[in-house]
Amino acid sequence: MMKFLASVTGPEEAELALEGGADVIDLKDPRRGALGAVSPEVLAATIARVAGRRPVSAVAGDLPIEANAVREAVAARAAADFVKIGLFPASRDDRQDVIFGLAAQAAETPLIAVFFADGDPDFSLLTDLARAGFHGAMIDTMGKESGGLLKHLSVHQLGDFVAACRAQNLVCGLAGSLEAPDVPRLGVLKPDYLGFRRALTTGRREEGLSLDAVQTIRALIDAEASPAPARAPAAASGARTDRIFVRDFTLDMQIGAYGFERGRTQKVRFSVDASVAPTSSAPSAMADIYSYDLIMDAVRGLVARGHTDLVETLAEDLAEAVLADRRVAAVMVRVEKLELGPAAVGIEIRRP
Ligand SMILES: O=C[C@H](O)COP(=O)(O)O
Repeated sequence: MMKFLASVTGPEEAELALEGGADVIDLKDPRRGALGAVSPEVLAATIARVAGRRPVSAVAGDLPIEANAVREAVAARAAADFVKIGLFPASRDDRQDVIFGLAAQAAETPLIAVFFADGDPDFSLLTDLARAGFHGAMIDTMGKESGGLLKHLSVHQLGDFVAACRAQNLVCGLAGSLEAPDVPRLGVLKPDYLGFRRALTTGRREEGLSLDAVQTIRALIDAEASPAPARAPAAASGARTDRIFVRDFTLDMQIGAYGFERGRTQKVRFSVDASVAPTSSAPSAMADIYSYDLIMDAVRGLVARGHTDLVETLAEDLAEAVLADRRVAAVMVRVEKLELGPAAVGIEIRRP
């Protein structure tokens, strides 16, 4: 079940995060950078305050990729349930030195390696992390003003990261200026946890935690975790449904059964109309709705998988992806190739 990691600055914020329902209390000083560390004293005071109610993680700091420095910072925070270390931009060799230099400590203290989506992430290091005995890996962002995680990596790429972590038996987390609408989009990937700071504050990430904001994220994560309801009845049965649509979403992609269509891309236009049973009569928050972002992510995921011969295959796969969400009762999918002579050629299907 996907968990909620809340980054806090000390005991008072930890208490607020607990009240709001966070699953992991993650200690961090946002004024000191993406992985700014709190002092061992603040760590001890927070562990005492949390008193075992939830695991407490601590970041090692925005450190140079240098094994001794990172080892020392980890040793000073060994009282935490997890210690997060950053794989900041550096050569592959230097990053491996740090990873294998922590192997002895990894046997004592569960370690989480943090890749940065905007900091030359090298996911081939996941195998090294597993060999060195790391507990898990997560992705975050370094430049907090340069957009959130999904600005740097697509849902499809993040899905590959989650799958690669699973293959190495590493716990995996996603973070990076995440906002409420990101939760359902990333929830589809079923990471072990999502991490937040800025979305939990009253404004910038350096500002204080807001209980309301923590509870909003809690509700969204709960909505992802709650067991899928039986599929909503199709519109034809007379039940009330809303239509969530994506119209004329045009992407370049590799498609076509002819030889001349291979090794190149052409424009394909997608339109999707999903009949959705409303979960609330007065929707006012992300947790109340089915987002059109999920449809667009499904389209992007199909485009990213490479060459597809037939529009029929694309349409079926897209319908299946949209219907995978049990809130969707029925779906219409139209796929049109735009560069084959007439304005458009393609297919329209309705499922079920
Ligand atoms: O570990 C999670 C981070 O603290 C995320 O912080 P952010 O949401 O401000 O990027």
